[in-house]
Order: sequence, then structure tokens, then C-alpha cells
Amino acid sequence: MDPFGLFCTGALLACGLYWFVCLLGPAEQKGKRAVDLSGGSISAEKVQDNYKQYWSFFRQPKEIETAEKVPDFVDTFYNLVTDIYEWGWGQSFHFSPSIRGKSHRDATRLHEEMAVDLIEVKPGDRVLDVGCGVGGPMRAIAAHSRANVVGITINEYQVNRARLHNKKAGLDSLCEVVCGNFLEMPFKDNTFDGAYSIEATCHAPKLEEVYAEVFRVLKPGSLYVSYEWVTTDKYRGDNPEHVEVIQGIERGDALPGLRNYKDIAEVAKKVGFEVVKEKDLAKPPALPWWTRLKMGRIAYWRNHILVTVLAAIGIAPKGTVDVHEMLFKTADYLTRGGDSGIFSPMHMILLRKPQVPPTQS
Ligand SMILES: C=C(CC[C@@H](C)[C@H]1CC[C@H]2C3=CC[C@H]4[C@H](C)[C@@H](O)CC[C@]4(C)[C@H]3CC[C@]12C)C(C)C
Ligand SMILES: C[S@@+](CC[C@H](N)C(=O)[O-])C[C@H]1O[C@@H](n2cnc3c(N)ncnc32)[C@H](O)[C@@H]1O
Repeated sequence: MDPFGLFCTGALLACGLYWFVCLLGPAEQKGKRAVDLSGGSISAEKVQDNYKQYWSFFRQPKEIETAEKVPDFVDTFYNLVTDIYEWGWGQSFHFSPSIRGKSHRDATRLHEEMAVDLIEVKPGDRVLDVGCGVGGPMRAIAAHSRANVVGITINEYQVNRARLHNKKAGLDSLCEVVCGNFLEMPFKDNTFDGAYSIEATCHAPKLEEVYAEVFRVLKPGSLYVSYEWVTTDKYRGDNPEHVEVIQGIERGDALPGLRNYKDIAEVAKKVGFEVVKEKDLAKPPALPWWTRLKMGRIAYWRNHILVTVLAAIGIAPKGTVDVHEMLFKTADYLTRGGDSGIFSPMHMILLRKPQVPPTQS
């Protein structure tokens, strides 16, 4: 080949590699590139060990039941997955029903806006985001409602990512992020005009504890909406396939144990809430939330090759390949949960803190 041909081939290969590594595979809403994947607050050389530690929780089921250990285990999980989520999914770490003619990004935003519309907040109100991730929902909600949103997450790496995104979006005057445990929140009683949680309270070992905290910080008369991960009325505990799917979802999503949809309202009432509305947003006529996972299969393989190459040449931390493989398998369990109808990640419950506390009888 003459020198010009050689130059052209080289240039083409370099462009192809750049496209594959830097441009392909990122989320619809770019936040992370493959070359920037990290272990969150964990140093690169400790990612693999932390991954093994994460799995060890599941080898000792009794350990997971030790409620005090759960927040640390969830924190480790989010150090491992946050960058991969942002890179491969976007800044909103949740599902939403598909909407005909709309992009995933629009469907995600509408699902988030519905939450804040349900709690009827006004511009300038103070709203709590319970388990805020890197703040995708928080920004959509602040922009839509002009309320001041305060988000809380257990993971410090997410706090930094969320603050960075808030600033970039020009929403840092409306959005505040706090690092803390939603089971014991660093907020005063009766100080929020509304609250919401999107696919986050499933990480609480006891739902009662997080609901009681939300109840405490809400002003009397104000509303709280939660999108809960639950097993549905189709789930049968004596069906081995159902059990396999649900356990697969729990292992791959740092869940101390999925609850049945029937338990949610019971817990809410027990801590003092009035149940205003309850509805599984995944049920027809809503279109499936899991089609986005199904459609991504080719992209997962491409991502897997990319992560493997990046880890082999030392750009991505070693354990990234294991974490990616775990997510790959989790996507399959989630899809099976959706297809069979035994699982929903969007069981919506709307609750009100009464004006007058219920009298003790
Ligand atoms: C609410 C929670 C998280 C829900 C979802 C945001 C995530 C659940 C499973 C995740 C993913 C699975 C497959 C990954 C894929 C292999 C990779 O190449 C790109 C990222 C994934 C698509 C990733 C994205 C986020 C999820 C869909 C839980 C934790 C309570
Ligand atoms: C699946 S993510 C959802 C994030 C966000 N709601 C969204 O939809 O993008 C779950 C979030 O809950 C947070 N979380 C889990 N357990 C927590 C705890 N005990 N205290 C505070 N945050 C917690 C995680 O750190 C994470 O940010």
C-alpha cells in the first residue's frame, strides 16, 4: 500500500476507534463517556474487592437482614454502578412506561413530572427528593414546578455528580443535594411542603422506617408520592421460576428484599399517613416499561466488549467487567419480571400527612 493509502487507512481506523470508545454507547442524555468509567468514591484498584464484598452480602442472607448494614451495602453498590448507569442509561435511574411516538427521554421526563404534579406543590415550595441519585428527576421536577428541591442520597459520589449536573443545567439555585441516610434524615420536623421518592425506598430494609422519616419532615396537610418496586398479585412464592426472577432482581439491584404491593399502604397507614391514591402505573393501558431493556441487547454486547477492552488496557478499573456482567444479567431478570407481570417498579402511592395528628386510642 502506498503511503497515502496507509495514511487514509490509519486515519479511518483512528476515527472508528474514537467513535466506538468515546461516542458510542453513551446514554441519550450524555453525562459519562466509556473512557471515564470509575468506581465512584472507590479507588480503581479496590473496585474488584468491593464487588466481591457486595456479592458476599448475598452469600450470607442473614447479613442482609441485619438492617444496620444495608445502607453501607447500598452505598458500595452505587459506587460500583453509578458511572455505568449514567453512561448506559442517563441521569435518571428509574424506569417509565413507554409512550407511543415519544423518546425514552421524554417518557422519563413525563413520568417524573407526574410525580410533582401529584403532590400539588407551588413555585417556591420546599420539596424533598428521597433517594435522589445523580438528580435527573430533581432537575426535571425543579424546571417543571419551579419548586426548591432538596435531594438526599447515601452515596457521596452521586452527591458530587448531582451538584455538577445541577450547575451545568443552570438549576443549582433551585436544587440542593445532601449526603445522608433517608432512614435518619438531617432535616427538622414539619419543614417540607411535599416529598417524592422514585424507585429508591426499595433499598430500605424496613419501609416503615423511611416512611416514618418522610412523615416527620413533612408539614401537616402536605403530600408524598412514591414509585415503589413490588411483587404483584401475579407473584407466587411457591413457583420456582418466580422466586428465581425476584431473587435475581434483588441481587443485581442491592435490594434487602422486595415487598408485595399489598404491604405498601399498610405500612403508610401505620406511620400515620392517609392513603389518597394507589395505582400500579405499569398496568395496561400503559405500554411496557421493560421494552427499553429488551431493545438494548445489541448495545449491551457492544458495551461489554468496550468495557473489557478498556479494563484490559488499564483505562477502566478491573472490576468494571464483573459489575457490567452483573448488570447485564440483572437486565434479563428485570425483563422477565416485566414480561411475566410478577414485578412492577412503579407501584404509585400518594399519601397525605393529616392536618391534625390521629388521636391515640
Ligand atoms: C431503580 C433501580 C435502578 C433501575 C435501572 C435504572 C437500572 C436497573 C438495571 C440497570 C442496567 C442494566 C443493564 C446495563 C447494561 C448491561 C449496560 O451496558 C448499560 C447500563 C444498563 C442498561 C443498566 C442501566 C440502569 C438499569 C436499567 C434499582 C437499583 C433500585
Ligand atoms: C435507583 S436510584 C434512584 C435515584 C433517583 N430517584 C432517580 O430516579 O434517578 C436509588 C437511590 O436511592 C438512594 N438510597 C438508597 N438507600 C438510601 C439510604 N438509606 N439513604 C439515602 N439514600 C439512599 C441511592 O443512593 C440512590 O440514589
